[in-house]
This record gives sequence, structure tokens and C-alpha cells, in this order.
Amino acid sequence: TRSTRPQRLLGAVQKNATRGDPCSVIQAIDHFCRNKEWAMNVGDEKGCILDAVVSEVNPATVLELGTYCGYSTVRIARLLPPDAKLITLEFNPDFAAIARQVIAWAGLEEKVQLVEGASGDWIPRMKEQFGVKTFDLVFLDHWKDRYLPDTKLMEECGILRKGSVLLADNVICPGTPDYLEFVRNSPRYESQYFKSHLEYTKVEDGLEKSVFLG
Ligand SMILES: O=C(NCCCCc1cc2cnccc2s1)c1cc(-c2ccc(F)cc2)cc(O)c1O
Ligand SMILES: [Mg+2]
Repeated sequence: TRSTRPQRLLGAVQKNATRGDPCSVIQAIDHFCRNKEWAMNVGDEKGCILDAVVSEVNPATVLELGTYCGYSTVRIARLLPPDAKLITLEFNPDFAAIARQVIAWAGLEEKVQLVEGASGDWIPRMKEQFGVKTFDLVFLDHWKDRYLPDTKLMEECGILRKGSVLLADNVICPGTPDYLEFVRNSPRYESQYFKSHLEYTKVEDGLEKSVFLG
């Protein structure tokens, strides 16, 4: 049977990237998506903004909602200090299987815990399951209509602390209008928009960085 796009993306990584070299994995995926087949990775342009925010926050604990093939997982994990932990949630088991192999190819499996399932089910169980008290950084890149309910859920479950940073992908395209309105108008968040483009295209998109004020 015909291979899937994630399988072909993994093949490009295994063919063109060097084991244990996260930057070569990132480059191989970007080259594949720009020259062969578009895929919904955060991409190189928004990826640079992601890198800057990760470096600024220098997080000990990161939650990523939406792994897909592990591109942003690798981008984030490669910048983390040795004892830092990144927990990434993926709903689709086929995507999760590919992501595990991409993360392993980059040599970052020690820093990453990939969990299969839905955010609404897992967010309330983070503390007891993974012994994480709060997250210093959350990267939202999953179902766009779940950004707002899951942010409210994270607050309720107490996994955000004063100063926790939420970084949300696709706030323009496909768009997360209810989430944007909330974080930009709530007195409990300090929000900033980073204008960019939809991965590998000229279409406008951007990242919204929101600091939880507690
Ligand atoms: O849907 C997108 N990402 C979400 C996939 C959701 C799966 C998950 C749900 C879930 C629930 N719980 C836990 C984990 C998870 S993972 C997405 C789509 C586009 C796009 C697509 C077509 C287009 F023309 C223009 C933009 C661009 C992007 O950058 C995206 O991120
Ligand atoms: Mg995205």
C-alpha cells in the first residue's frame, strides 16, 4: 500500500540527516516540506521565533500540545538544558509512531516524553502521571478549537505558575479567534503577537506569546 506523508517525511530524515544531529534533522524536514511535500510543521520562519522564545524562557519543564512528526519537538528539545523535560501530546497514533523515530534520529529521546491521547484527558493527569508541578513553557499546536478550553483547563488544574509562557501556533491560519480574544483581553495574561507566515508559504500566520500573570 502507498506510504503516508509522515512516512515519507521520516524517510527524508533518515536519508538526509545525521543521527544525533538535531539541526540536520530540522534542515532535512524543512527541505522536504519546501521542495517535495508541504506538511504542517511549524516550519523554519516561525521556528526561529519559537527558538528565540525557548532560549529566553530557558524552561526546565515544557508541555507541547500537538507533536505531529516531531519537528517542533526537536526544535525545542535541542535548546533545553540537560535536566529539562519536554512532554509532548499527540492524538494520532500513526503520527506518534513517526515522531518517536524522528526524535530518536535527532538523539533527543532522553529529554522527550511522547504521550498518545487527547489534551482534555491528559492535562488533568499531568501532575500525578509525570510528577510535574507546573510548566515553564507550553507550545500550543493541536486542534485549534481546543486552545482556549485547554488553557482554561491548565489554569484550573494548576499546571501554570506566575510567569508561565504560552506560545500558540496558527493564531491567524487556520486561526484561533476565541483564544486570541481571550488572552489579549484577560487581565491574567500579557500577550504579544509575532507576525510571520504559514509554514513554507507566503500566507500570513503568526505566533501569540502569552505570559500567565497568576
Ligand atoms: O491542524 C493543525 N494542527 C493540529 C493537528 C491536530 C491533531 C492533534 C489533536 C490533539 C489533541 N490532543 C492532544 C494532542 C493533539 S494533536 C494545523 C493545520 C495547519 C494548516 C492546514 C491546512 C491549511 F490549509 C493551512 C494550515 C497548519 C498548522 O501549523 C497546524 O498545526
Ligand atoms: Mg501548527
